[in-house]
Amino acid sequence: MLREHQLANLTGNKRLQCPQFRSSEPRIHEDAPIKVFAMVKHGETFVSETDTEVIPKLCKFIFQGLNKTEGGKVPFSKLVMEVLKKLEGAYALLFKSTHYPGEMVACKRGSPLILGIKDPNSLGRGSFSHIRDAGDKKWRVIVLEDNDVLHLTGGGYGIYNTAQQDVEEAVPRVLLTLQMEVEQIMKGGADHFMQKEIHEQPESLLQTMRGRVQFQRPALGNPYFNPRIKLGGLVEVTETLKRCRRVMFVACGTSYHAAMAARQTIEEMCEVPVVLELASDLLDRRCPIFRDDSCVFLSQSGETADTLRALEYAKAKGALCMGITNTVGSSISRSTHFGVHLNAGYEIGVASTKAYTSQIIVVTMMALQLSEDSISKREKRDQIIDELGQLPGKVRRTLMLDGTMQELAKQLMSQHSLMFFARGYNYATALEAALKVKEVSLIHSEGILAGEMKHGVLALVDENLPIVVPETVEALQPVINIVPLQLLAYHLAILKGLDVDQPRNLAKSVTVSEEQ
Ligand SMILES: O=P(O)(O)OC[C@H]1O[C@](O)(CO)[C@@H](O)[C@@H]1O
Repeated sequence: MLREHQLANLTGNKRLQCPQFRSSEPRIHEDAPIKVFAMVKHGETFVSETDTEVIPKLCKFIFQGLNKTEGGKVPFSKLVMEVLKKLEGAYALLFKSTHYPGEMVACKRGSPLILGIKDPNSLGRGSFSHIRDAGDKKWRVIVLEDNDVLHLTGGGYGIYNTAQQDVEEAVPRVLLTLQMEVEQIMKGGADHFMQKEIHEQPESLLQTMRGRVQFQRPALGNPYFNPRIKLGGLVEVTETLKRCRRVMFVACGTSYHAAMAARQTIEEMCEVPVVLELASDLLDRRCPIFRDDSCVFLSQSGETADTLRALEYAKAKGALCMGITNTVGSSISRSTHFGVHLNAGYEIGVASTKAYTSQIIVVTMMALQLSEDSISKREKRDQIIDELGQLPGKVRRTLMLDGTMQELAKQLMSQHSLMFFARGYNYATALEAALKVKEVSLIHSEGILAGEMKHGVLALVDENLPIVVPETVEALQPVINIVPLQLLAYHLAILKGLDVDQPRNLAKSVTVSEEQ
């Protein structure tokens, strides 16, 4: 498995091109209202309010027109290419038609689309001869690039790209092997993915650190310098990162909280200014970014639309862009200049749990690696690294609070509102706990910076308001403190009979964003 990435090189192909500030939904070009009008005039009726419905209608319209001018049935892929000329915005689309039995066409721009191949030897048409096999396992995928049009027919496939000069010439795409085992995507003994993933954290944290942390302190007087932390993806950019004007973390939701939880460690260990940006807000403000900024894009999925768009924005401003994702081959890992994978294993529950704790650990390791040659930070660095070795065991012991949190959930389940107070490193814990409760148990909850309590929030506090206060200590406390609160959110949802793995109105990968 690829641990660190310079994913622009991973595929050997050009980087994903993401035009800035495009809309998230497919839109029809300026001249389209005439076409829509024409379609309505020709008897088409629209039954939904989504602009996506225009696409099949447009397809039919163009199909009839082309067949007339070409005097026969136009190939399915050519038809789709004509439709795509009329679309703008981000999309991933699959086309099926009774006019083309046994065929399917897929295309994408901006949104992710992956072709899964069960047995590559059973296929082989068009571009297949160009595909390089990346391994000898059975789970294989091709990550489609922007403007790709995939045509599946007769048990084979061809990939074309509408941005190419010759759109009829197949384009080469790399066949990647996914390190995915069937048991990894099953629930195992757990009732829900969220439950499984919370309980997996001792192991996922270990996987995140595996091969990257030297847990033993080097012997005193050891003349050889052995770094105790090594994130391969950072090695070549360490000096640039140390000299940057500021480190800017960009993320959404839980990933944003992970950056917040580890921010103080970067500030303390590296003495570099750190700013946190919610991706959507950064874009709304057209936040100033400079060439000597280092921007770190955190995303479990690596596909969150706002984070991706913020990445393209930062790249256009000339900043050095790093990705931290849990998904090898994701859009963010392929589009960043360098990065680190979480290696936390597949996270399927929509509410992120194990990816959160692994994200905190990766950013903490980044701080430790960047401060490697600082003598004044050595003692503190060694203490944190020693503590990293203890962490999986401590999280395992914390998970034994499961029953206690279930009891607490019974007491809290009929509340209308919960507040989580914390400060310092654990402010992120309070925000993340409140987000988990909101996401899965649909109870209003807020994370409050304890230092701000007297400046307004206290007005809401009376003897009936439940308040949860996690213990505060040092750099790795957020990893331990969030665990019982994840359990609390889980049990609240279960007691209320809610779907924890697919909460209302949420998706695991938010690949669309609000219109600007
Ligand atoms: O870390 P990612 O994949 O960018 O996702 C960001 C947020 O989107 C969600 O997946 C859904 O809102 C949250 O669980 C997560 O906090």
